[in-house]
Amino acid sequence: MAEIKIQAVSKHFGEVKAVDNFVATVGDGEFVSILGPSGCGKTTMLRMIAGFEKPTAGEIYIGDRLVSSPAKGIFVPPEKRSIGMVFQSYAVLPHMSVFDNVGYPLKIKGLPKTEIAERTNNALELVHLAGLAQRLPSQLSGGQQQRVALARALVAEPDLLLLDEPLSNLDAKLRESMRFEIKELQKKLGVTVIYVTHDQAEAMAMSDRIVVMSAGVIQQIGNPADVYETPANKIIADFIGLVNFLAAEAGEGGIVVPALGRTVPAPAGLSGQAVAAVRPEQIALAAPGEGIAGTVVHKSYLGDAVDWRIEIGGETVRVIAPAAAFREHKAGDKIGLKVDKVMIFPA
Ligand SMILES: Nc1ncnc2c1ncn2[C@@H]1O[C@H](COP(=O)(O)OP(=O)(O)OP(=O)(O)O)[C@@H](O)[C@H]1O
Repeated sequence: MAEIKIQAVSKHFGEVKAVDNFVATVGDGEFVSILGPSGCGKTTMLRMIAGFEKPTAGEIYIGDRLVSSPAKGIFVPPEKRSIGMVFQSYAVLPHMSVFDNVGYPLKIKGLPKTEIAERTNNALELVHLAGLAQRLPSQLSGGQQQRVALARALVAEPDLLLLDEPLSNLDAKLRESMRFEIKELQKKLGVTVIYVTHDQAEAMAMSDRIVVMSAGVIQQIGNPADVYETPANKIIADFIGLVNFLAAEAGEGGIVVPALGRTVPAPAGLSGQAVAAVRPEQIALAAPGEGIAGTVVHKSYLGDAVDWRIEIGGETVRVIAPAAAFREHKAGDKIGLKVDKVMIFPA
């Protein structure tokens, strides 16, 4: 197990600043996700931790060991970093059995056959594949192949497990159950995990903390509730979860949000144009005449809930409410809205 320290790491490809001044510490046994949209630099950061990419600047420590430092001329190659890795593509060797795939890292290390067999069997037990040891990868489902990759990453008992979108080739149901399995496995083994994803639900469900990136730069580091409930800026509020943005302006005693008919205290340090943000679940439906006056624009039945678009003061907001609420209401009908928490950001 190991603590990972990433100190002011940058990676520039010519003009492209793929990662810029990344600073983070991942605690021993912690599960940290790097979350951000496509092209934000998360894979590049992971590849630098793994040793597949050399930083342009900065230092990376795995435990007490400095593994990358261009300034000091230090670079430890991937195979000497005690890391297990799983990628989006299963990357299992097609001509080898499940057993041989999983035992491969130990064979390369030249361990005795009996030890390889014991540790491989243990790793297969861990990922619930003990019964399929003699199959070829082509005889496995996608989820099972990804479990083979996971067992192979864990078999050498690495200090650190790096996962890059490992679930994105799986269907939605399997993805959800694998999230849970990976998390359970991590808790059981106590291994430090850095997990790259663009899927905010995945990051929220699994992580102790999330590093949110955009355009090569860290936007916020916090636990899932922090980044969801108190996003540091508009980019994060928009990227994590659903949000309604509403026009706002500085006025008497705070920030005026005309559509809500409400003035909200201005956050410290805000100067210039502002925008208000409200999560759909922070809005409740009410009878016409109660709360803010709205008109139904559209509603989509989702089974367990209804996704509403409601016009208030010239702006349309999205509201997700229990399916039973205002069941008979349709487009054009008047409705009331009660808005709970309002966030304010620089525009
Ligand atoms: N070898 C390279 N040469 C030049 N530019 C690169 C190279 N690798 C990555 N980039 C650029 O660096 C930026 C970050 O890429 P990276 O793959 O880290 O993003 P990402 O967040 O992982 O995206 P995705 O989720 O799509 O994989 C992108 O603009 C990409 O085009």
